[in-house]
Amino acid sequence: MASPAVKKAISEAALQYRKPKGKVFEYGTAGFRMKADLLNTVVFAVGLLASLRSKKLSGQWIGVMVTASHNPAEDNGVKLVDPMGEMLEAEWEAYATRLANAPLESIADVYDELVKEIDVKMTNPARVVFARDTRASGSRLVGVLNAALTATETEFIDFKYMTTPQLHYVVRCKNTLGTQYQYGEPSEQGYYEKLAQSFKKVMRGVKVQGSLTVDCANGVGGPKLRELIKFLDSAVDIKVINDDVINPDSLNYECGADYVKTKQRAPPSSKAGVLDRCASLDGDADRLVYYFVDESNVFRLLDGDRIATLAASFIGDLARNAGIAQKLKIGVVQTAYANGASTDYIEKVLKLPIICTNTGVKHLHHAALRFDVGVYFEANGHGTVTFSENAMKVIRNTEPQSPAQQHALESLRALTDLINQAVGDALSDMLLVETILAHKGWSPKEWLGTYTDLPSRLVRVVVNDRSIFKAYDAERKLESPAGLQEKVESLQSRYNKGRSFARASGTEDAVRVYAEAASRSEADDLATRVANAVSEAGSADGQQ
Ligand SMILES: CC(=O)N[C@H]1[C@@H](OP(=O)(O)O)O[C@H](CO)[C@@H](O)[C@@H]1O
Ligand SMILES: [Mg+2]
Repeated sequence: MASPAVKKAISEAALQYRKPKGKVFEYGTAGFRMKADLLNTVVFAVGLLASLRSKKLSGQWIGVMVTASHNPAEDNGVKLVDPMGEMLEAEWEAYATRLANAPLESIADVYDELVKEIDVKMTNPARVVFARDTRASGSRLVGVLNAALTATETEFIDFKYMTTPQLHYVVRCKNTLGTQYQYGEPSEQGYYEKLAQSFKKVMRGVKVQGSLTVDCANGVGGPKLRELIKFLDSAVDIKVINDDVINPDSLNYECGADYVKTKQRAPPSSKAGVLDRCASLDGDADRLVYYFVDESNVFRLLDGDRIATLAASFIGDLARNAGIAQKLKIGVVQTAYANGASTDYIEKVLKLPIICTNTGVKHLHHAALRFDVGVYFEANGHGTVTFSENAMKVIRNTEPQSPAQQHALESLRALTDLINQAVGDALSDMLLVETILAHKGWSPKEWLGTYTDLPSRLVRVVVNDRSIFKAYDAERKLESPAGLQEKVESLQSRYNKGRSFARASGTEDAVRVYAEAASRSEADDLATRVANAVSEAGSADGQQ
């Protein structure tokens, strides 16, 4: 049971805020995310829950990140980070939702109910670290978080501005400090040092060709990339653009990874020349896409699927060169949004197993842990590589039989440090891509040449009630509304290499329709027809 003093402190602190009328909150794929004005009570609830989570886990550090990633500047959001730097355990999402929807007058009682229900030992310490992106509303929301943590007598550290992956990194470091699994120094400097040292190691004997221009979405990634560059000792020539964090409206505006991926074009401000290597981060620097303009002045995107195939092929080569390929099960995890050509390439050329999961990185991350080396990326550029305990042992302890094996083993060791295994991290992924391109001696053109993407189209359909769209088979099929799946299948069978599916978005009030086919016009046509079928099924239900 919570002490009367703590309950009183919670009640008093909560009453400083007002709940927006009629709004129902839900902890979704990306935590809570909405217009920043509506978030005070939600952040307060998240503060309470972070404290409970830490106590439940015997005082391990829990992270709270205040960000709305690629959303417009006026939005904000908040999510919890579990001790090893993973997303919050699914079961606790429901507790977050419950606390966020509790009336302020009784929030202390709901908190106490949870203490009993989850069986939290209240004498355990509670420890929380938090950070925020560059949004103007962040300082107010951090103030609210502070109030919740103070009321619950939680020990906390404010890391001020950080990228989302930096906070995940710090959480993992804090909880592994002094153990054999110590992940690194739990500080921003420790993060840069770890990345820079491993990058320099893995780059021994090779050189990055030309420069890389990085669009930072005018978000927190800009200043953090500038910091990282200081630690890299010119091992790579990075030009930072779209790093304006002073003008609050510029965040994610006509730039950033989400803009580039969804519009399939470079930011209008881009001055990149033909074949120049470019990359974009999103607003909190956990997503990364590459692109360039080819000799015919055509924009070419290298998205998350491309990063996954590049990483899987490189790590596979290193494992073979190190003589440990037989001991490591390497696999790739994708979602239904992965381009069919990438799936084909992984199966037929790389000859690696693939798992397809539901959308949302937590699903991909969990599936990746089933491999010794799990490469996972969403097509939109969010992903990383995980190494199992077995993989870490094999990579660390194998005695090389030749200088070539030794070199490959050393590269693999450095890669396990370069890669942020806690979560998808645009800065770490960027150094990984630069490493691989340098080793292969590739420009983005050779990278693009590994396979040809099928033309695809993503459409958003607004319906009366998206909850009637129930998916199964890793969201590739619909079980309801009745009859719609048959319609989608009949439509896709009419197109060469046609593939289409529809699913309710977890972050927006809409149904997303994806279609791909052998030609651009077929993909567009298929997407339009399936979108129409979805729209009809959606409105038919609404009229009942
Ligand atoms: C097609 C697509 O890009 N969907 C995104 C989007 O999810 P939806 O559930 O589709 O709204 O936001 C998620 C959170 O950022 C991200 O993980 C996911 O990839
Ligand atoms: Mg993001």
